[in-house]
Amino acid sequence: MESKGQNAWKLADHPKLPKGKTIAMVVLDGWGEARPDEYNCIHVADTPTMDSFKTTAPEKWRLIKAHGSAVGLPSEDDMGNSEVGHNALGAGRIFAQGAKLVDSALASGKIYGGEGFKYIKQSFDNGTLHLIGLLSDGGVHSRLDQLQLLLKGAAEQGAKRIRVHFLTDGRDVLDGSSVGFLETLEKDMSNLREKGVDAQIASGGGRMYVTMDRYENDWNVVKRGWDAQVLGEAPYKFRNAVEAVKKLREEPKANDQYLPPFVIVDESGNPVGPIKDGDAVVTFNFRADRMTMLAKALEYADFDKFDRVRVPKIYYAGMLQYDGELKLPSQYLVSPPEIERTSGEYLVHNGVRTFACSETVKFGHVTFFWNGNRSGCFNEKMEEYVEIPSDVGITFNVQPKMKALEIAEKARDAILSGKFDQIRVNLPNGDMVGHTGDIEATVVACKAADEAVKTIIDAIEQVGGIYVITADHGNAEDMVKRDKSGEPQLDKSGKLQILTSHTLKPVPIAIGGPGLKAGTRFRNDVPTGGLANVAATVMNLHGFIAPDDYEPTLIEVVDN
Ligand SMILES: O=C(O)[C@H](O)COP(=O)(O)O
Ligand SMILES: [Mn+2]
Ligand SMILES: [Mn+2]
Repeated sequence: MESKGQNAWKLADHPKLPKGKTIAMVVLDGWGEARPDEYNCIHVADTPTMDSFKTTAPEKWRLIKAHGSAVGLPSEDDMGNSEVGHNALGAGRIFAQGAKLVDSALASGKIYGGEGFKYIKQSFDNGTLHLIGLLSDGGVHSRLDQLQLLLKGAAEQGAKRIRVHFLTDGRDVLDGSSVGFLETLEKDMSNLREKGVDAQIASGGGRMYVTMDRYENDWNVVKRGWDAQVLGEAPYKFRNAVEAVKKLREEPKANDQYLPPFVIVDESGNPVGPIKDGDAVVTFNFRADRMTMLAKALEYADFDKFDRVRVPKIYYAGMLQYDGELKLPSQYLVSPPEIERTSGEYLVHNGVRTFACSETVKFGHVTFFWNGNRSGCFNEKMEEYVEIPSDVGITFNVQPKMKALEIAEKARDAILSGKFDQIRVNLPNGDMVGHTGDIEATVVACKAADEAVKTIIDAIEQVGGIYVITADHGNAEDMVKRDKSGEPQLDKSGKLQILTSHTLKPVPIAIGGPGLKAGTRFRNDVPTGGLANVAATVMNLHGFIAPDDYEPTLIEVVDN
């Protein structure tokens, strides 16, 4: 717990709303509002509970912004994502997020003067600089233009030998776009070579199969990456990265997200870029969740999640520090947003007992991201965080119901137990199944999430509580790429272009339940409200006024 005087944490009483109500705070992951057509899986699915909020109590239902500047992203063309969405929901304020901070550090050149860069620079005379991360312009975990600037900058700063280990995306961007990104990267590498830098692509693989697991769901994913990137070992070997990706994509059902690991080899068949003693490594993703596991493998002396075989003595830095509590990694190129005084921390100091739950693949969203990229509880006596193990080694279109029922049952039991004031869950279905691009499965996923919401609000009904149902960004409500007029776009061969990514759409928020004081409704003077306005709203429903610097509450209480 931070050493701030207890008084500084004290929240003022809300003049009209009582304390002590049990509040269910439900985040439907990847659930936006879009036009109702056949590619809107939420519309197609049977979702009577979510529909009823909008139709039966329109004064307690509205849309809020979940993308672009509303969540601290560089531009209005940036779709929302779980990290920035849950950060905003939990922190109640809008912080300039990783993408933006890296942009300015690169633009000003400050990145090269920082401690992190000085640290990796120690390898430049005799070692190799390795850059590992997601090759994408999705702007969710990383951005290609930032990698390009970093490559150029590192060479100017004296890096003589550079190796890039890339992960193909197809999840935040269209499937197949990896080839174009790689061609751009290859061109940059060849420009560097012309300038006398020994620059090469060294290994690759699909993000969901290689390296970018999260919340320790499946360490095999990270191991596959380690073998290719550090040891230089992989089931596939190629002389050229573009050729590698093109070839591997020819396999039936192959896609960017799940490409197998491969290494690039020289004319003698030796890998061109294993990581060795004295080298430097930068993981160039700015987003934390899917880099933390690799960061642990690269940084921790004591590590038992898989056999690393060889542990090179390296200078390792993250693009950002990924975990503020664990201080992981200890070296980083850009300081992360300082997301402090989150609503979770305030509420714990004001006697609100909290239960948070999701399944593994989203567990950190309602804990780590919610609490400002900080792992662990603020106060173990006041909080309980429950993780339901996710299925491992499958794509979630195979199991579209995921653990929605189990999450809802845990939430229900926590609500009925009377032991908690806030029960917070994330229902992953719309998002995780939406990312597979499987429309039929996503429809099933949306129905399952709706049923879970029903279970939770039924329990709230029983205890006389309040519910707040919202989402972190869009996904399942639009499964196709559209042209400017909003019509589905076809590719060159006339095929529908499936959208696996999030969207720019707003998300719904609904409040209700028997504990909601009569006259409570959404204000109409915060029309541009976004996810960051939710924290103050929830604090009100717990009977408190939010701190002055929080984004304004969305609700008011009118006398009937
Ligand atoms: O990491 C992922 O799965 C996607 O890139 C973004 O999805 P999320 O922001 O919903 O986690
Ligand atoms: Mn999400
Ligand atoms: Mn997602």
